[in-house]
Amino acid sequence: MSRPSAALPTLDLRNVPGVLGQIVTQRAGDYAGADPELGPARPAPRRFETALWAGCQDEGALSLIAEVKRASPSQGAIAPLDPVEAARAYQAGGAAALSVLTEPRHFDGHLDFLRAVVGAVSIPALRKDFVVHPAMLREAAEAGASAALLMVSVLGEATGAYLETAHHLGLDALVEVHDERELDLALATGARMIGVNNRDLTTLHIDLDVSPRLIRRAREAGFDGLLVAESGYRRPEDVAQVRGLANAVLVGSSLAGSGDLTRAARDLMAR
Ligand SMILES: O=C(O)c1ccccc1NCC(=O)[C@H](O)[C@H](O)COP(=O)(O)O
Repeated sequence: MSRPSAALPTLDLRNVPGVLGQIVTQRAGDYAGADPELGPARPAPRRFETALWAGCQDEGALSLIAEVKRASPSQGAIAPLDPVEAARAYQAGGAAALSVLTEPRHFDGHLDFLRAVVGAVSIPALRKDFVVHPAMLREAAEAGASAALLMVSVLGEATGAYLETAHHLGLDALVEVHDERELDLALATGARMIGVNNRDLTTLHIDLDVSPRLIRRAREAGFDGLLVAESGYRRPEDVAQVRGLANAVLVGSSLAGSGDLTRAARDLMAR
């Protein structure tokens, strides 16, 4: 069944503060004239979600989502990674899934990186971008992504509608939160995967206590889906803080800037 995306609420991005506000305003401009039509429903193989569950079945085990990240607002240039080489190296290092940044201005990403990576490795990939238009989800599906990131700090009350859209397109969705209010909103959408970002995307400050706190709250609320701890993981001791709590960790900068992605992925996840 074709689903007209006209049903999606218009986003009001004027209240999104700081660097994040700047990024999403630019992204909204990039997609202002894009075709919002979604086309027919696509099958949902749920490869991303399945791969993450498979990697965390043993006591204390965590799946790794390794990020292809060449630059960021907090680090500037990280490394001039070849996306395909990076993806292969992460797969060899035991990553269960990949996150591929496709935002061009601040992260030096590109949609072509996602296409190339999907064709080169067998593990599933997530489109990591600042989704503010349904065409971004359609593009992700067409590029072969298995999942997309949806940020509650950006989509607010429209998160549930974007989640439905992602599922219509056959994509899994990682619904990202950073505080209690956003978590409660994410829980109300029926999300199957929730990511807790330790990085405050307004100030760029990282606090590794955020993920354990919100993950506990999600479990106490009865959430039985997949929980991902995101950002700021540099050492095995950092990762240890979410063992037995989270199902997966999403790691970018420390791996991407390491010079040996396979080894860095293995070392970080060692216990
Ligand atoms: O990474 C940034 O500086 C950043 C700034 C503004 C918005 C988003 C940003 N990062 C997105 C992410 O959430 C991270 O790429 C991801 O969680 C990995 O984080 P890290 O391991 O700390 O690179």
